[in-house]
Amino acid sequence: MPPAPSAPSDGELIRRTIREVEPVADQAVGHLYAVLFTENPGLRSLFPVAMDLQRDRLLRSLLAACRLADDPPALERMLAPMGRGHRRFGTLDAHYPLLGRALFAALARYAVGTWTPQTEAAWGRAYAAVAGIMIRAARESELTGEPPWWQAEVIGHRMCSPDIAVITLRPDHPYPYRPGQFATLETPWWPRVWRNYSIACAPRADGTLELQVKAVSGGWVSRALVHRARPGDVIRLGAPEGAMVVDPDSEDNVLCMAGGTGIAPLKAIVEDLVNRQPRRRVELFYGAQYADRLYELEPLTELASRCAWLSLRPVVANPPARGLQGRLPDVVRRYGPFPDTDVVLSGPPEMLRRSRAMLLGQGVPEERIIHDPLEAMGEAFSG
Ligand SMILES: NC(=O)C1=CN([C@@H]2O[C@H](COP(=O)(O)OP(=O)(O)OC[C@H]3O[C@@H](n4cnc5c(N)ncnc54)[C@H](O)[C@@H]3O)[C@@H](O)[C@H]2O)C=CC1
Repeated sequence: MPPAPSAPSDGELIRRTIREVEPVADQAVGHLYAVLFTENPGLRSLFPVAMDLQRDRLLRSLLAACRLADDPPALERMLAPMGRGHRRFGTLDAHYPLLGRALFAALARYAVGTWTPQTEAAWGRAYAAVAGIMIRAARESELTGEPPWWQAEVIGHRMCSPDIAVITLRPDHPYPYRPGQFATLETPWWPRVWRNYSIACAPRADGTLELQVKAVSGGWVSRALVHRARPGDVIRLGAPEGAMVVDPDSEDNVLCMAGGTGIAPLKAIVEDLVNRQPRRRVELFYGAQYADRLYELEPLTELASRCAWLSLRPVVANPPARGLQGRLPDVVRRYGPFPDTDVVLSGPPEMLRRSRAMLLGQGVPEERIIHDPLEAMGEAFSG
């Protein structure tokens, strides 16, 4: 007798629901919020006035988390920082069951083809794991005395191109980040609208932070930061997030690929390495569409002239080029292969995707390539 087919795992059941709900995600998330706010009107004030982007993000994060139901360590890595970061929203433990009920109502309505009692039970276990990790991480952060958010005063604002500003902030408490991480940020002009910005400097003795912000069209927060923020303004920061950090004790080579304002976290990483005097070679490819957009070229060139272990290669996509010409992944490919090398990627999502594919094709092991999650990109990093 052929063996009885084994029951699908929780992860498989959940992925089936996700496949069904993804094409109608807009309606599903609309229903989720309708249920949430109808049953709990008091929760509406925790969300931005304009919900367009928020709607998309919440469902995307929930689906991404539940998709990892079969991989508890990955779930923990993804959610613990989010749980800690959610303290800035005023999220309480009691909110999780309310959101869970609204999520299940939306899935039951928009995933009718796969929403069986077994599937619902699998989602129940996954959601309990998600909520459990986030609640625990928030409690642990609270126990360490970490504030739920930081107030940070703008103490410097400098335009370095018509649409890019370098902004210096002074947080009211020490801000405990690692080079390569990003800050979540809310401006006074768009309450409860949070965006991610990579921190563009290694930790400084005076505790100040640097951000590099490009005003993108339709980007409420980025446009306010570039064209409206002035010294004296106060913004809020959530806990630092992101796992794009290099092992400070490794002696392996590092390849850094930065596209446009993606130079920000790589500048922080390189500055930190300068402070540590590494016994490793660092190659930094710094790309932009046009030569005059390489706004960090001068200070980085000066740094490279002082550090024999650092080589800097500017790459410009359109002529006239200063240095190498072409798109970053195409140019860097010519320098491969990259044995025993850790790779850090930062820039537009399409650059990250293509660079990843190029590096994997060159035999760089997947676990050596780090970048911020693509889901955290786009609007979240530039809007
Ligand atoms: N942690 C991170 O990964 C960070 C990411 N960013 C993101 O970086 C981007 C920066 O935007 P801009 O300054 O306007 O950069 P950009 O669009 O001018 O591109 C800069 C570089 O990326 C390469 N590139 C662009 N599109 C490409 C494609 N389709 N294929 C291959 N290479 C491509 C270009 O050759 C150029 O070297 C934003 O999307 C922002 O969200 C910004 C800061 C941090």
